[in-house]
Amino acid sequence: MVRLSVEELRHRYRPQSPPVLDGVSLEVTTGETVAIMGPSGSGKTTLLALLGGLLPVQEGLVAVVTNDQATRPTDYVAWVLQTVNVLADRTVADNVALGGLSAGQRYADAVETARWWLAEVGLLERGDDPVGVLSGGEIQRVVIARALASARPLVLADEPTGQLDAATTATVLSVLLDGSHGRSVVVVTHDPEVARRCDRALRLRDGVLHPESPAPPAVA
Ligand SMILES: Nc1ncnc2c1ncn2[C@@H]1O[C@H](COP(=O)(O)OP(=O)(O)OP(=O)(O)O)[C@@H](O)[C@H]1O
Repeated sequence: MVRLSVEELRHRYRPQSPPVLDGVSLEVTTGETVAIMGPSGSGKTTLLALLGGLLPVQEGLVAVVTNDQATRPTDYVAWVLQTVNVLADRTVADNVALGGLSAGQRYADAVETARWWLAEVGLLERGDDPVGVLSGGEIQRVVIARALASARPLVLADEPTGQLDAATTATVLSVLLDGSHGRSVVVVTHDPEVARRCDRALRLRDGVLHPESPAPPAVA
């Protein structure tokens, strides 16, 4: 389990420049899925980086409570990033197995876990292919499978469905959000469908988070 508590977070990239974040507060409970929306440049990625310890907190508080020895972001955060961060010459299964290996699994167990998650994201039959031959959308599914295979309790995802078509988006969302098995998920997205599938959606505007009014249901 994980609980995330953010209070009055402020961040600026240069001392004289206006703050990108100007008093962001947020609570995320165990198993909760939260979408962060907002215009380009509003600070969504900056917020995610602060939540996951990739940027140092300048002002305010980011507190994470876990129920085990996970004390560093590298112990409790699984990233799903826009940038491609896969080992292109290793197989799909090996890349996903890195999730289990990073959580201390033995190689054989990590490969078994990887195959389970590859089936969940619809890529089981591609397990032995080098990642380098996959499409952008397929690689994104590999990254999501690896994050979930790591069993870390907090998933931070930046535009996880940006490169996916509607059908694959639906598959990935059901794995990432519905099948999150008690993980908490904070997802930065421009996609109203992603926001609709989360427990809560918030909009970053003028450096502050506001509740997002619910999107109308998707038309079948
Ligand atoms: N390393 C950096 N140095 C200086 N300015 C930065 C840096 N990273 C981001 N910024 C600026 O901070 C602001 C917020 O950027 P951020 O990437 O957090 O926005 P975003 O909401 O994620 O945007 P997008 O939806 O386009 O990805 C932007 O004006 C950006 O130019």
